[in-house]
Amino acid sequence: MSNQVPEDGTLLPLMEEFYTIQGEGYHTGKAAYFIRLGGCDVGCHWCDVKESWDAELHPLTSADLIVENAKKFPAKTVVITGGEPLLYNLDYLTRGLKDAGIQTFIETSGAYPLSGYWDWICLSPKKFKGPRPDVLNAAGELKVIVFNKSDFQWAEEHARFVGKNCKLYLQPEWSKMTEMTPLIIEYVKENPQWEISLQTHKYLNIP
Ligand SMILES: C[S@@+](CC[C@H](N)C(=O)[O-])C[C@H]1O[C@@H](n2cnc3c(N)ncnc32)[C@H](O)[C@@H]1O
Ligand SMILES: Nc1nc2[nH]cc(C(=O)O)c2c(=O)[nH]1
Ligand code: SF4
Ligand SMILES: [Mg+2]
Repeated sequence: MSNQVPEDGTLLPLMEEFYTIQGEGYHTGKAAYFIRLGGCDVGCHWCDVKESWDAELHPLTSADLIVENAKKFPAKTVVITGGEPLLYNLDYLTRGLKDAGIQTFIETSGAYPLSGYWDWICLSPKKFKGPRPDVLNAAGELKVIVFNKSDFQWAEEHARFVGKNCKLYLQPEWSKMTEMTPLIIEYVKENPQWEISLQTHKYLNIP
């Protein structure tokens, strides 16, 4: 954790906030307010938001203000992402959002302990810093990024540790789309407990 970030979660390093359509996973297609927190040390070489990694570049922002901003939008749903949002104690922010009648969704690698009150947890585990058991247990969806063929086996190894009702997704790594998508299609046809997730916002040219 960046040393200036208070442990109580009342101030958080905010990279950006934007109102858009959830592009990936189970809630694809739904309007939501995105809150992107800075800071991540997982180090995915293909990460599509490397500008988020250095928490020091993102101003410490009042969680109360983030809640006030989220209240202005018609969709009463937020997606908290990053960076790696579980670097921080998210109890205070998510309590405030829920008290305001807003549903709380998170995008996480699961590399840090679970905090916060969640309506939906999207766990996208990474080889570079594996997921913790508390997050595997609580995940509503497991969304594995497929960068090469070995990721199918890796996905199965993690699917063993999620709950029975957890949704299973395979999402092509963006730069490997052409190569990996046909393999994902064949894999899902043979293993229909898995579904395909695409980063639809990148096709729609929206944030
Ligand atoms: C940028 S991450 C931030 C949240 C958290 N650190 C995580 O990795 O889940 C948001 C989502 O984008 C996915 N993602 C990042 N880079 C990607 C890429 N190049 N291709 C496909 N998905 C990507 C991640 O796996 C994750 O599901
Ligand atoms: N539209 C849209 N949907 C998303 N779902 C997860 C995202 C993320 O970066 O966490 C994301 C994003 O950056 N944009
Ligand atoms: S864990 Fe998420 S934010 Fe961190 S490097 Fe990987 S994809 Fe990027
Ligand atoms: Mg994104």
